[in-house]
Amino acid sequence: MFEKVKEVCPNVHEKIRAISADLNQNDFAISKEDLQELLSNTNVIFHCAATVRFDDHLRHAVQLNVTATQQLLLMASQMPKLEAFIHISTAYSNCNLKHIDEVIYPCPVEPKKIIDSMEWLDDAIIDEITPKLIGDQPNTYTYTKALGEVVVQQEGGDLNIAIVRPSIMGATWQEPFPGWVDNINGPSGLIIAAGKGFLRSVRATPMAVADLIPADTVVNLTLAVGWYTAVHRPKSTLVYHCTSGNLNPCNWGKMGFQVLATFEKIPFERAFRRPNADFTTNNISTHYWNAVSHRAPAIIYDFYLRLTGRKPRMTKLMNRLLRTLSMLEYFINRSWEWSTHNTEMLMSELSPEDQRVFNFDIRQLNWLEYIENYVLGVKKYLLKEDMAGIPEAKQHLKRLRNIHYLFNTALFLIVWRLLIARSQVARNVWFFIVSFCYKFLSYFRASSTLKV
Ligand SMILES: CCCCCCCCCCCCCCCCCCCCCC(=O)SCCNC(=O)CCNC(=O)[C@H](O)C(C)(C)COP(=O)(O)OP(=O)(O)OC[C@H]1O[C@@H](n2cnc3c(N)ncnc32)[C@H](O)[C@@H]1OP(=O)(O)O
Ligand SMILES: NC(=O)C1=CN([C@@H]2O[C@H](COP(=O)(O)OP(=O)(O)OC[C@H]3O[C@@H](n4cnc5c(N)ncnc54)[C@H](OP(=O)(O)O)[C@@H]3O)[C@@H](O)[C@H]2O)C=CC1
Repeated sequence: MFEKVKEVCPNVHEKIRAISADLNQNDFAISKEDLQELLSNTNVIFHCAATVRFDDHLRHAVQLNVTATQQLLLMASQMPKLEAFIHISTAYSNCNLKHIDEVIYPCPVEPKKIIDSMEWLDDAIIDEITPKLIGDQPNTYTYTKALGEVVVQQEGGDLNIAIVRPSIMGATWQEPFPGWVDNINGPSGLIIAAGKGFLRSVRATPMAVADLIPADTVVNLTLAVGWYTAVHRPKSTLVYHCTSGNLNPCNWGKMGFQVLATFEKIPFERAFRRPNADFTTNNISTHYWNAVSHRAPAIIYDFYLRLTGRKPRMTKLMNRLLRTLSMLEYFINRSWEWSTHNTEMLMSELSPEDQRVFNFDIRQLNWLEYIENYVLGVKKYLLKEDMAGIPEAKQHLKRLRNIHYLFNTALFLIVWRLLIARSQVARNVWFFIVSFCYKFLSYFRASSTLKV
């Protein structure tokens, strides 16, 4: 990851100092010396830390995404050299709307009231009121990110602030090299599940926009926003959408197809089944395929593990995958329109050289190439698989295909045998097929004898 920067700047490590901080603690538990240094020397703050879990308890999500932002703003207000405060939010902070502008939308309940209530309400009551509080937001993550933006607006005081809203962050596009990824958020986890053969069907709308944005594009845009905010000091807080949908759209259907096509060339090692996933579009087919393609194979495999004296684990893993799918469904069955006027304005403000170095022009991205590199990156950097293992992985998939055919044939014969034993209609069909085949063969033999 850092090879390239080390080449360009060999003493890069001297320019960076990591300090310990915990957003759950007062003053973030930063040591006195570090705090002093931060207060007196900070020029730009990029506030990225957050909880990104969709299922986080509201109390924890409020603490990390709202209260901590409020405290950081307070700390920032004591920094005399601060030029810019860049807050990283998400393009989905207002996902209850269909068209989203580069503005901060008000929240139904004031963030201050939510922060206060978290101090005295107990967990059980918070659990009970969470669905009512989050309203038409899908989870505590997007809800608290929306509250965080309002806090930035209300408590920013005289600070020079900007908000960056990325959509679904994916592997890198160009820098430091294509396909780098280090967490299983967003599509990465599902790419692993599909490549290993666990994931067979996803409830998604193939034509819905897959608003992915490469991680390096987000970094470049964020740095450019830091520069613009510090140097041009806009009069109001500007919001920048870092999205792909309106400039270079790709849909889930195209993405899924390309992911599966890449597995043909670059399979993952030790797959459970051959990668072969599809989209379902309604409840009935989703339940059907979940039962047939997810739960049933897991139960059969666990039965096999038990028989061979090993600990069953597949059903647990499958339940986890289905839970993850249910949480992501909201985002893969809808499309949003994000306006990108500020982002486009920023691009035009950069010099041609800066546009090249801090490239965030998503129109130049080739999706098919990007997705192929993404899958490759997942294999290399997340699964830590060696490319030398590809021939063996392909052999393994061939073996799985043969087992699949064998299993299906055996299943068919068993079902058929049972049917014949119990039903007159099945017997009649069976005799009809057998006599038809017999007649066909006799005719074939007779005509070849005549020729001789
Ligand atoms: C034709 C079909 C083709 C098919 C092809 C298929 C591909 C194409 C289809 C693509 C569709 C894409 C849809 C994307 C939509 C995204 C929308 C985002 C929108 C918002 C974007 C944002 O604004 S931004 C926030 C992003 N926020 C997340 O996206 C977090 C979500 N997610 C969670 O909220 C939790 O994930 C949730 C779910 C609670 C489960 O939670 P969970 O507890 O069940 O599982 P976890 O994920 O926590 O972890 C599980 C185990 O993985 C271990 N692990 C973690 N990282 C690891 C690492 N780097 N290396 C090794 N291992 C790692 C961990 O250590 C656990 O292992 P262990 O149990 O042994 O400890
Ligand atoms: N991933 C995505 O698709 C998108 C992400 N975003 C936003 O980008 C930002 C980064 O997200 P992403 O990189 O995906 O998520 P990660 O979970 O990888 O990063 C979150 C960061 O927050 C830090 N953090 C979490 N809890 C604490 C804590 N209690 N105290 C101090 N630091 C903490 C983590 O530190 P450590 O590494 O030490 O744990 C980590 O560096 C977030 O603000 C998120 O909302 C926005 C849109 C899309």
